[in-house]
Amino acid sequence: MEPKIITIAGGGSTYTPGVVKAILSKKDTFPVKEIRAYDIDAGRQDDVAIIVREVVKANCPECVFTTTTDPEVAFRDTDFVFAQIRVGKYAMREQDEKIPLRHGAVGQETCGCGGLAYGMRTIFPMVEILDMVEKYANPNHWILNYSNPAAIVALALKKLRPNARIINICDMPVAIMNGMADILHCDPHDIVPDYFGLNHFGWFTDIWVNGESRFDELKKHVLEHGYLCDVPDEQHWEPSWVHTYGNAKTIMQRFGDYLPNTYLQYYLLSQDIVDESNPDHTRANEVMEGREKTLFDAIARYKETGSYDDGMFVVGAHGTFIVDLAESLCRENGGRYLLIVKNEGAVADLPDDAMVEIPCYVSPRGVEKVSVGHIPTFYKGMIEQQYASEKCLVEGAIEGSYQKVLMAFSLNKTVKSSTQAQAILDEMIDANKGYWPELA
Ligand SMILES: NC(=O)c1ccc[n+]([C@@H]2O[C@H](COP(=O)([O-])OP(=O)(O)OC[C@H]3O[C@@H](n4cnc5c(N)ncnc54)[C@H](O)[C@@H]3O)[C@@H](O)[C@H]2O)c1
Ligand SMILES: O=P(O)(O)OC[C@H]1O[C@H](O[C@H]2[C@H](O)[C@@H](O)[C@@H](O)O[C@@H]2CO)[C@H](O)[C@@H](O)[C@@H]1O
Ligand SMILES: [Mn+2]
Repeated sequence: MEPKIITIAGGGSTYTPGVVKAILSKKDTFPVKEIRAYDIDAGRQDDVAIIVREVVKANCPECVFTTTTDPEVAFRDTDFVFAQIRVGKYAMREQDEKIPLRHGAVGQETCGCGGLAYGMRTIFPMVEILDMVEKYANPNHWILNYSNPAAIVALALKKLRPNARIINICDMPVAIMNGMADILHCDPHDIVPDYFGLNHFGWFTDIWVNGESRFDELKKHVLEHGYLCDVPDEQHWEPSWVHTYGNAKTIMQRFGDYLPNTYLQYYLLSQDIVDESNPDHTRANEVMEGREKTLFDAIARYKETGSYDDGMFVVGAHGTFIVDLAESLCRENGGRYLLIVKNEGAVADLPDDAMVEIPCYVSPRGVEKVSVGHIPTFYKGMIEQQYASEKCLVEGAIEGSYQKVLMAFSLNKTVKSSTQAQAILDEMIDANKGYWPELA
């Protein structure tokens, strides 16, 4: 295979060292000659690059690594763009989480009003990136997008740039499947899922291992323990993740047909989530005090001592998944993945233009969807409500319509009434000055 050029958009992300390590650890089957980091915050990116350079030196010194804030330098002739931007960074994530909570609604990065607010910030910066990539990159490039809220970003980009060579992805199902492999004592690569939904809003309908359904065993485990299991998990040991993994048990006890994505807790257990949340200290604070601090403390230590500790970041499902997918786009029989794609009949009961998360086969020809067929009324109803909320938001952002955005907030299952929706929206508009399109 021709060695590739990969550009990481959001080079200053806390995930960049792990993603770079994941890229280079596949160098024998997926050779990469150059990695470029692109960010609008040069200071943050340059700091993270200190660690990235050590990762490159340790894993593939012949690979060229550069940082830039210039889109032409970043995207010129690139083969892959791995996008992981966080518009407004953790300061704005904190607002997304805390403002709804102050009004008694779920406060979360990608779900409920917080996710809608984050979507309003991210749509147009992502359009800019798509346009710059289209202008400069190898015409056969692929953009693999992690930037959240992936459901809203995917919907908006499909509407605004329908021909863009972008695949929107999420690592949550992969992380859940890694946990399933621990529960079943099998290799994660042998897990084959059946799944449908929107991003952060879906269900596993079967799990196959070497041609055999292991779904009943898994359902029994989740009914007793949620997704918790006694094999240590390097990524989900923090109390909030343990709680989230445990909540799958309650959801299964009530709706036992399918195994839920962990994010369904925000819609099906909304009031419990609100009651258990601390509006003064949310997940954004945990991440700033945890993943971000650990990385930036390591950077500060490196500046003082010149030595670096590989344990200060994680590769995990996040790094592995995006690189596996990129490699699959370059190989026949690349693999089967859960991806966020335009429905177009794959889930029979949902609109053609919904961006659904379903199994897909990936190869140099791109993405081929698996047909899911009909889905039961309860799941269809939930998805339709969430899709309507996200669609109103996208239309509101594009049209600059206050009313459409208010409809999006009011339709969301995490919100009790349009009075609550309006109070949250008005505070969000103030907090997001300079980030959101103007609404009238
Ligand atoms: N889809 C998934 O399953 C998944 C999983 C993990 C993380 N994520 C997403 O990845 C992103 C990064 O997360 P993080 O916690 O590392 O955030 P982070 O704040 O550490 O890094 C994000 C970087 O993006 C940069 N950025 C912001 N706007 C930009 C723009 N217009 N162009 C280029 N760079 C820009 C910021 O300056 C920052 O350096 C977030 O959107 C997060 O939600 C998604
Ligand atoms: O609260 P965070 O920032 O730690 O994580 C939010 C993301 O959670 C899911 O992804 C990963 C996460 O990136 C990783 O650090 C780890 O904790 O495992 C999670 C599940 O694999 C989610 O898919 C993302 O969309 C969120 O941004
Ligand atoms: Mn995700």
